[in-house]
This record gives sequence, structure tokens and C-alpha cells, in this order.
Amino acid sequence: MQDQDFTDDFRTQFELLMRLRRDVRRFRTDPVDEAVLTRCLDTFRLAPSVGLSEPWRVIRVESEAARAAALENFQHANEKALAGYSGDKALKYSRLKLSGMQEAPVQLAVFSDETTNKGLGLGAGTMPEMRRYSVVAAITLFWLALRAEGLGLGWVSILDPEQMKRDLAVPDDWSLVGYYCVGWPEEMSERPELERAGWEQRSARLHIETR
Ligand SMILES: Cc1cc2c(cc1C)N(C[C@H](O)[C@H](O)[C@H](O)COP(=O)(O)O)c1[nH]c(=O)[nH]c(=O)c1N2
Repeated sequence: MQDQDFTDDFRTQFELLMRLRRDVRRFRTDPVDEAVLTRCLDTFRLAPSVGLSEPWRVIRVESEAARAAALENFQHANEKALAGYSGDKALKYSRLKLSGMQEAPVQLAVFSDETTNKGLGLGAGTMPEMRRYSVVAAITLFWLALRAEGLGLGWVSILDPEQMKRDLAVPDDWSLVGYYCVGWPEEMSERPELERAGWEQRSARLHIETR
């Protein structure tokens, strides 16, 4: 397949998909079809990874106990984060909804295996964080694939990663990349929720410096 096989229509649609990808915190509780979820999860296998190390490790968080522990972890970290703001910012922060963990039908904890032998260390010798970046690259594909199905993903990082590792009993040499809520969005917008809440603005343009 060559580049010219992609049509202008496809490029327009692809740009739309990227523009409409949102971080979602408000989910309906309806279940997600397993076949659709599997199709989206399959995109991990298409992702780039340093040395082809494929360091992503995905835990599906299903049990009541595991979900309760994850939610408690978030709530605790979120209270601590709130305490770091004062005045107007604290009030604004307290009004933000920063996870859909109470509603999302599918929840995943995704880790990077920091000591995988796959790829024989190629590309990660001087920069071992490349394994974590590889996992982020895979998440981005997953995020777009979900959006193409009408599903939403919410990235949760307001967490104590070591507590999460203990609660999910994962190997010590895995590091948490994120906790992901997946499901049907209550609404979709062209604008990030943090923009609509007056917290932060998306930049109007990419600033590139030349050396
Ligand atoms: C690494 C990382 C970590 C987080 C996020 C994103 C990324 C990339 N985002 C989502 C973030 O707020 C969102 O992407 C931006 O506000 C831009 O909005 P859209 O993603 O374009 O809708 C996020 N959102 C949230 O509500 N709770 C969170 O803990 C996090 N953590």
C-alpha cells in the first residue's frame, strides 16, 4: 500500500478524528461490546515501540475490590492535589471532574515493563524512559481507535503509582503509565473539558524554534 492510496476524504476524516478525540470523564454506564473493545485493544500491536520491545502491560480492572482500591487511590491523590492550590484556583479545581472511575464500564491500568528483554535494550540504553514513551504511543492509537467507534477514553494520572502497583499485585519492575476509563461518553465536544471549565486553553499554534 502506498501513500497515494489514502484519499483526500480519508485525510479530512482522519483530521476530524484527531480533532474530536477528547479526554472523557463523563460516561454512560452501558456496557461496551467485547468485540469492539478487542478491536480497539488490538491497536496496541500496531504501535511503535523502542527496539520493538512492546513494553506495554495491560491489566483489566474488573473486580469490585480492585475498582474500589483504585477509586480510593484517586480520591486520596485528588484531595492532596487540591490542597496544593489556594484561593480561586482551589475553588476551580474542586469543581473539576477529573475521573470517570465511578461510572466507566471498562477500566484498565497500563504499565511499562522496565526490564523487558524484548528488543534487547535497543534504543533504551541511554534513555530507559523510552519504554514508557512507547506505551504512551500505543495509548494514543488506542484512544483514536476508540473514538472512531464512538467510544471515549479518560486518562487518570492523579494517583499514587506505587499504591496502584501494590493493589493490583503487579511486578515491581513495572511502572504505571496511566489508569484508563473507557466507555460511551455522555457528550462529545470540539473543546477540551478543561478549556470549557476555564482552567487552561489549548495553544492557538505550535511554536517552533530554529537553531
Ligand atoms: C499524560 C496525561 C495525563 C492525564 C491527562 C492527559 C494526559 C496526556 N488528562 C487529560 C487532559 O486533561 C486532556 O488531555 C487535556 O485537558 C486536553 O483535552 P483533550 O484530551 O483534548 O480533550 C487527565 N484528565 C483528567 O481528568 N485527569 C487526569 O488525571 C488526567 N491525566
